Amino acid sequence: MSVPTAVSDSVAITCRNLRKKFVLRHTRSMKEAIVWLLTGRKGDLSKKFDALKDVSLDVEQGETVALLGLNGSGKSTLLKLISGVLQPDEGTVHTRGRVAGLIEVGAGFHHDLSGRDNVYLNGAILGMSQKQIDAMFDSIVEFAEIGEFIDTEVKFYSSGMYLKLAFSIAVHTDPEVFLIDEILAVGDEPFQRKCIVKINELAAAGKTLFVVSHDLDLVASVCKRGVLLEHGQIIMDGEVHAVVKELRRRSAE
Ligand SMILES: Nc1ncnc2c1ncn2[C@@H]1O[C@H](COP(=O)(O)OP(=O)(O)OP(=O)(O)O)[C@@H](O)[C@H]1O
Repeated sequence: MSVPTAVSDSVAITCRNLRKKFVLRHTRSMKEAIVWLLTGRKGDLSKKFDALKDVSLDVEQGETVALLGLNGSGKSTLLKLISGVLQPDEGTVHTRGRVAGLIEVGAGFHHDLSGRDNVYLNGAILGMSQKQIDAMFDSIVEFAEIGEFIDTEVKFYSSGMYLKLAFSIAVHTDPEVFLIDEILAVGDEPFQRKCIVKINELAAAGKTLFVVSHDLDLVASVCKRGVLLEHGQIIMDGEVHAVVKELRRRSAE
């Protein structure tokens, strides 16, 4: 059951009792299917599991949060619920201010359009006017290091080029809340360093950051708070170094 949400002015993200189910197995054996048909199609042929169960979390404006956990613990799912890419089966999510999500490389890009057209499309989706995008266009292209490829259809971009353009658009829209999932991994080292400088600038400017990464040293250097997920539940929430230590202890077991 979801608890009524009382969102204070200083809270950027509020998650209450989130549950997300996915299908574990779509089909059953022929025998099971026949029994299911003969018994009047009762029940569900597919088997479901909870990727997230009863997750509640408040993130204050200006907090920098690392979402940690082993593969499959539910980190990306939680980020997708916060960004609105996915809807929860139960529970509620509230965000305050403009949210920019760098969640899947290339998501939000229209593959048959050029980089230029995608800048305008994504800028508009993130709430910018054409005039605002015009004013920032050169700076977006420069930060992305895309150069003359800006007029190439993005379906011909490498995954690193996608990331560079998506990251550049997102930071230029000046979001209050910035969600970043693992994607920095596809950028080359110089660009990663540039992104980290930018992310630290955003944190220093009081933006809210919510970061998923398996690079524990990197997230511990960027974020102050750590949230540890295991099998879809929050098992620890505290100072990032303590949470990283706990994750490493569990990984070693
Ligand atoms: N669209 C989907 N359909 C079915 N199952 C899914 C879907 N998306 C995620 N899952 C499952 O939900 C669980 C949580 O996945 P999620 O991607 O959130 O984990 P994660 O912690 O981000 O993992 P990783 O560290 O490997 O990226 C996994 O078991 C995954 O297989």
